[in-house]
Formats: sequence, structure tokens, C-alpha cells
Amino acid sequence: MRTAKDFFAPLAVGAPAPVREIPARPSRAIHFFDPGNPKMAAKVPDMVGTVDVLLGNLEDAVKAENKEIAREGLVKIGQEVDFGPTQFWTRINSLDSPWVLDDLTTLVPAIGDKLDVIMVPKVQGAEDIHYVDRLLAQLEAKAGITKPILIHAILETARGVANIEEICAASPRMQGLSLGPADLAADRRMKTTRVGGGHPGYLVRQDPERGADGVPLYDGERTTYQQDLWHYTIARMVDACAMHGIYPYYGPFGDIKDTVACEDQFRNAFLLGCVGAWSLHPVQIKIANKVFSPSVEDVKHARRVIAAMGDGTGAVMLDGKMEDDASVKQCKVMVALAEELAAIDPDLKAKYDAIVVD
Ligand SMILES: CCC(=O)SCCNC(=O)CCNC(=O)[C@H](O)C(C)(C)COP(=O)(O)OP(=O)(O)OC[C@H]1O[C@@H](n2cnc3c(N)ncnc32)[C@H](O)[C@@H]1OP(=O)(O)O
Ligand SMILES: O=CC(=O)O
Ligand SMILES: [Mg+2]
Repeated sequence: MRTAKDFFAPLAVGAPAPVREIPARPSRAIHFFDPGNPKMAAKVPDMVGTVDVLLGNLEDAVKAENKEIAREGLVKIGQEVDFGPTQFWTRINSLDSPWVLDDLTTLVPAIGDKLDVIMVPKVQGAEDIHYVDRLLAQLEAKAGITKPILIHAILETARGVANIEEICAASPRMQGLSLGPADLAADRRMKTTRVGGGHPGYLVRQDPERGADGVPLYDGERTTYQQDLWHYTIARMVDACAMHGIYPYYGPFGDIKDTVACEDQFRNAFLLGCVGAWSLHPVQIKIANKVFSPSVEDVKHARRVIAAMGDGTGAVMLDGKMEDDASVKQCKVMVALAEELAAIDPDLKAKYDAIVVD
């Protein structure tokens, strides 16, 4: 165990000092692209400024025979593109793969000064984060990198879920967690073949009409309500991240054409406390940007409550509802997010600035 006094010490002589607080940078959409796919790679420069995070993916969805091309493509993009306000992330190959060592030893010297966050897949426990943490420190020291690269872990194994708190606490580099519903479903032996989202078989059913004898009458219509397969894991992830001052994200939604259900899944995650979601296709960026930005109505309400609550203590009635010390804190979460987003998104800023609090 690293003691409290050593926790913020660099893990290699000459490596940058770890950050004490993870910056709250907007990351509504983490947009995945394959850096070895020429069509996708060509779109990256024009996507800067339209999405909060651009992530060059080297892991699953990149064919084994293309791993090196993807890595080289990522280096080229990292060296040539000015990312401006957009964060630049990568997802490296898993720690048990033959590619990950080359991923790290190539990327850090070549583009480590540009990379904000490295996403590590299939994290099982703190030992995986410790490994990456030390190696990054050694590579940063060797390359003269002055800003520490942060680590994001994907929650996609049963062991990872069981070890979630120790993963979050494993390093001051820990920036956040994403739910990986596809690998997690496989690892848990869940019986869904979908990449994220709900399932029509996972439902609750309205109570039956009953006869005078109390026996259910089976011929009546009974409404069913599809449930969220991911509720437990997302809620678990949100608590662990909040406890450790890092950020939770929903991961992939594979039914690209079902933009409505994608929006629903993203909104569930937003309401539960996630700050963003993955985008696999350009069409999902707009959805994430919309869902993970507080609505004008919510911001207006939050500002009204804050104004009505004065010093933030006591209780008031507003529109027939009680507001008090706790609800004003909820409202402050909403307003703080709106302010963060307004600082980087002129359209949102104009909408929020136009709000008149009556
Ligand atoms: C499930 C577990 C996980 O690990 S999920 C994360 C790993 N998966 C990924 O990263 C998938 C990334 N996305 C993709 O590979 C593609 O979007 C898939 C889903 C295959 C669909 O591609 P495709 O059939 O070409 O779509 P399309 O014809 O609608 O594309 C229109 C134009 O847009 C481009 N495009 C597509 N996806 C991206 C992307 N992610 N980033 C940037 N550009 C993208 C296409 O190349 C296509 O371009 P063009 O108009 O032909 O020039
Ligand atoms: O990597 C993501 C997943 O769902 O698996
Ligand atoms: Mg996965």
C-alpha cells in the first residue's frame, strides 16, 4: 500500500508531479475513431471543436493485422493536429495483449505532450493501474513530459466491478471510469448479445386483474415496462467515482441507427450522475452533446432556487414545492455544469445567458 505521504510523489525521478485534483473538463462525448482507417482519420482535424474528446482507439474494433497501422496513424494525428479546446485521448490495447507495451513505449515519447488521457481496457484491479502508473512515470521522465498523462479505466469485467473502489483509488492519475457493457456482459455471462442499451426481455409487468376468488385472470392486457439492464453497474460506478473525485461515463451504444434509444440510454446515465458517454459514429456526438448539457429549463429552475434560497440555508416554497439546503446543492451542481459548458460552447452560452430568472 502506498502511504498518504507518498501518494502524490512522482513514481520516477524526473516525472511530472501528479495532479492533486482531476480537472473538470467538459467531456460529454468521447468520440472513438480508428486512426488506421484513412476515412476516419481524415475527418479528425475538422472534428476539433465540435466534440469535447477525440479518442484514437487501438483496442477492440481494430483488426489484429492493423494494430501497428493504427498506432502509427495515431502518432501522425497526434503530431500534426492542433486539438485546441478538444481533449485528445487514446484507448490502448489490454494489458494482457502483445501490443500494449509497444502502444505505451511508442505513444508517450512521440505524442505524450499532446495526450490528455489514456483509457485502459479490461481493468481487473488496482494492480493494473499500478503497472500503467509506474510505466507512464518512467516514460514521461525519459521523454521530458511536463504534464502527467491521466488514466481512465473501463469497467468491463466482473472482477473490475468487484474491485471498483480500489481501482478508483489506485493512483492520482485516475481521471474516470467508463462502463463497458459489451465485454462486461460477456464476462458476467449475461444473456444479451447487444452492445449496451436495454433489452425487451428484461422487464416488469403490470399486476394482473384478479377474479373474485383472487386468482389472476390471464386474458386481460397487461402493460410491460422495459427495464435498464445497466442501472446497477452505472449507479455503482457513479458512487465510486464521486467518492474518489473522478468522473463516470456511459460507454458504447451499438445500435447506431436507433438514435432515440441511444438518447434514452445516455439520458439515464446523465440523470444518474455520468458526465458523458462514448460516441462510436458522428451521429452520436450530437446526441451526447445535447443530453449531457443541462436544459435551459433546468438551468432556469436551478438559478431561481439559488436566488430564492439566499445564503443557502432554511426552507422556502417555490411553485408549490419545498426547497432547502439540500435541493439548493442539487441546483448548484446543475448551474456549475452549465457554467463549465458555457465556457467552451458559444451556442450554449447564448442560451444560458438569455435566461431571465423571474
Ligand atoms: C463494443 C465495445 C467497444 O469497444 S465500442 C468501441 C470500439 N468501436 C469503435 O470504435 C467503432 C467506431 N465506429 C466505426 O467503426 C464505424 O462508425 C462503424 C460503426 C463501423 C460504422 O461505419 P460506417 O459503416 O462506415 O458508417 P457510415 O457509412 O454511416 O459512415 C459515414 C461516414 O462517416 C465516417 N465515420 C464512421 N464512423 C466514424 C467515426 N467513428 N469517426 C469518424 N468518422 C466516422 C465513415 O468513414 C464515413 O465516411 P465517408 O463519408 O465515407 O467519407
Ligand atoms: O469496450 C467496451 C465494451 O462495452 O466492451
Ligand atoms: Mg470492451
